[in-house]
Amino acid sequence: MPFIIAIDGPAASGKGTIARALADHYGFHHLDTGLLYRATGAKGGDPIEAARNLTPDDLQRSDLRSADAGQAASRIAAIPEVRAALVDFQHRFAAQDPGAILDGRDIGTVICPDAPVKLYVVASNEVRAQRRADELGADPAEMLAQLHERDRRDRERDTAPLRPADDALIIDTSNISIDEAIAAAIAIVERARA
Ligand SMILES: Nc1ncnc2c1ncn2[C@@H]1O[C@H](COP(=O)(O)OP(=O)(O)OP(=O)(O)O)[C@@H](O)[C@H]1O
Ligand SMILES: Nc1ccn([C@@H]2O[C@H](COP(=O)(O)O)[C@@H](O)[C@H]2O)c(=O)n1
Repeated sequence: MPFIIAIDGPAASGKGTIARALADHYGFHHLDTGLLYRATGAKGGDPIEAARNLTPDDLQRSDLRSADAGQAASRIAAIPEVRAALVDFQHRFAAQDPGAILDGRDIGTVICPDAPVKLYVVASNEVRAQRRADELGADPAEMLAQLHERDRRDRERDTAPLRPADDALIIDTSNISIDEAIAAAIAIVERARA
């Protein structure tokens, strides 16, 4: 039975960084589920059809990490049929041995509610905006406004809103280094595997 680690949290909180490091550490498969929504939004046309016809090639587009792609993703992610079309892919990914790590917004609450490890990664709005500005070479104030808008949409939608699962453990990365955040996550996984 594969060991599943579910990681959720708002944009630029550091969940992908932790997920990739855990995947390296444990030799597990890793899926950044945000890419599914970014690729669906980037395809254009009817988002429901785009989600139903998503291919591995769509996930390779070079423009998916842009701020615009993030905004478009959060709009189409509120459509229940889009989310439903992406569920099977995520379940099949999570079923891989020896284990899988999925990061996103609804992994611990909807996609893998029985995962033995659920992390919810947060950081202050200002820290997240600065990180995204550094990453994209953009204005921190503009990034802050975009993060606010995206968080609001993700938290307030009716289907699979962003929230911690009741049994998720919180990691606040606002004032800790990447290495410290990874060490905190590994300590949690070790306790769960013991
Ligand atoms: N603890 C930390 N300290 C400093 N910088 C960090 C920390 N964690 C992550 N970062 C940096 O912040 C940026 C965003 O991190 P990351 O991509 O992991 O966030 P995310 O939550 O996966 O975002 P998204 O949901 O938008 O994909 C990256 O440039 C990363 O290197
Ligand atoms: N499980 C998920 C993952 C992502 N989303 C939506 O996609 C947007 C982009 O995600 P990133 O992680 O790449 O920033 C995000 O704002 C969500 O709207 C989702 O709904 N569920």
